[in-house]
Amino acid sequence: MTYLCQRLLGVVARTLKETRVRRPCLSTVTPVWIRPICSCACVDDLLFRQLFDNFTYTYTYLLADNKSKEAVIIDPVIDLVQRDLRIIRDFNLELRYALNTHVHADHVTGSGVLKQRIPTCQSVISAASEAKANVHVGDGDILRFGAFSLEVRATPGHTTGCLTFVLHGCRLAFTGDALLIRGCGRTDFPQGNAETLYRSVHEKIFSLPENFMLYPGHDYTGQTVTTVGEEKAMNRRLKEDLSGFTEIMNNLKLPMPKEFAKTLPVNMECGVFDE
Ligand SMILES: N[C@@H](CCC(=O)N[C@@H](CSS)C(=O)NCC(=O)O)C(=O)O
Repeated sequence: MTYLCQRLLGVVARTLKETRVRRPCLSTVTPVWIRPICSCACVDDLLFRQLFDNFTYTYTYLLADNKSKEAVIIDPVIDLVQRDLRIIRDFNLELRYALNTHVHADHVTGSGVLKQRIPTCQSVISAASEAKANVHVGDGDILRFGAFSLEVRATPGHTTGCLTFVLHGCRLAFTGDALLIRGCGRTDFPQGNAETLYRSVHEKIFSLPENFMLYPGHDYTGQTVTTVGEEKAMNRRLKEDLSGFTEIMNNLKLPMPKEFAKTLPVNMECGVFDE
């Protein structure tokens, strides 16, 4: 009986092995990195704009469903709200949410003013940030605009309430200051913690498929976008082990942002908080 079972298992194992060898491997036929950005129906329906503030080197992102016209904006800057309103009007969009990846220390969020100008818009921030907003979110929450859903991932370390927003169907993620292109947010602010940031990036961002496009909160070097695979291979800070990373982060010696003392308290009120 035992002999028969062993023979049977051997046949099953050989069959499985042959099946695996014969079946064409998708990644050898079409390498993932040259496939189009979005293989789902959403690519035609997504309106996506990356907008830049050349004073604070901040990126703002506008995402909308072209069919329903529902939109969200990520990390608007108060000084550039007129620009954002013009684009929203040009495309006839209905702004649902003004999302903040965190309480910023270098510029004032535009989410409070946008909310005043557009009655359908609600300001959003992490509950962990303890800042005021209409909607408080946390890890695993979903924010919808039209047919699209953004997954909220908690990525603390630069600040306690840092969030990354993931648009799974389109393989896009908006990392705020948790992950910058070939860098990451500094961890020397009062709420900063290098070990927490290291774990956030490895567990919540590097766990995404390698072909996900990552859009950061800032770039100081003229770059616009990266991928999970690229950052895993080329981010000199985050390729280190935890102690190497902590050593680098504790010795960055960056000057404090010029507007630090002014912006933090204003951003705790969501720019201009008005229920
Ligand atoms: N020079 C700028 C501030 C630059 C800075 O500190 N950037 C932050 C994100 S905005 S709080 C950061 O985390 N940088 C990390 C890095 O490695 O550069 C100013 O004066 O405003």
